[in-house]
Amino acid sequence: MHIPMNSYPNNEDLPLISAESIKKSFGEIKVLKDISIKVNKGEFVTLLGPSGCGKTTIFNIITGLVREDEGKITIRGTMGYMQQKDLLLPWKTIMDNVALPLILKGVGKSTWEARVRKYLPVVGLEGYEEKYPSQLSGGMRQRASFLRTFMASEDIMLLDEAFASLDSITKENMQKWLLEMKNRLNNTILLITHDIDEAIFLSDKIYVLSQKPSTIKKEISVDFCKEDKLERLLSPQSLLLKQEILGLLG
Ligand SMILES: Nc1ncnc2c1ncn2[C@@H]1O[C@H](COP(=O)(O)OP(=O)(O)OP(=O)(O)O)[C@@H](O)[C@H]1O
Repeated sequence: MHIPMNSYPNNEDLPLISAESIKKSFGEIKVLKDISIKVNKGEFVTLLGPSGCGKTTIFNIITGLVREDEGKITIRGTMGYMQQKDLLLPWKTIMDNVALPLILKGVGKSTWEARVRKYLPVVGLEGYEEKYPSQLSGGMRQRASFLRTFMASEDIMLLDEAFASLDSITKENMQKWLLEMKNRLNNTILLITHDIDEAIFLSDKIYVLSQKPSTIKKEISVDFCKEDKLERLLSPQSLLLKQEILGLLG
């Protein structure tokens, strides 16, 4: 049962995403055995698991692209979904690419142009509005793609391996940038990754998934260095947590 609710309930304490006991098979292949997750308003939550364990399937179920076999999903708010590839349209300018969700919603040109112009400097792309994706670096394209996802929905962003295709220096810069964006935009993020360091650095909460048919092996609240996540990079607690997660995944 999939219940999207496009307005906030009176009770602000209710999670924006709630998935309870989700099961999913594709033919004979049992992918999700028993998945329950909660994402609260303003949280940065990560789904961490081995390749092929069903992380993207969970996203597809949350967004309604794929139907669960059993379980219950409740969504409070609207969602934007950013996939691993930036999926920018090569024949459209950055302005038109970013504005696409607004254009598709039927928003008038002067309104969407003003909205995109307001946020382009926030993602460091001011002055690039008339450029084409091929004229931008990988990191810049990811930022354009991130902004397009944000234009689709300011409430909840689903990021599927958003930085996996980037080199390690660009990736680290983008991770820091993402934290800054989240603080500025004050939204809610659910991220898929199989990068343990990325999960520890960014998350308020990590769900560690098993191999398929997957279950939640552990829900971990990352409580240290919450106010300044950059400090986490150097914290000995990160190392301990990494060891714990490696043990869970091993
Ligand atoms: N539409 C589909 N039809 C059949 N099988 C599917 C379908 N979608 C996913 N699968 C299978 O479900 C399993 C989980 O796939 P999924 O992409 O959700 O995993 P993942 O954890 O996101 O993987 P990765 O980390 O490699 O991206 C795989 O075995 C995949 O082949």
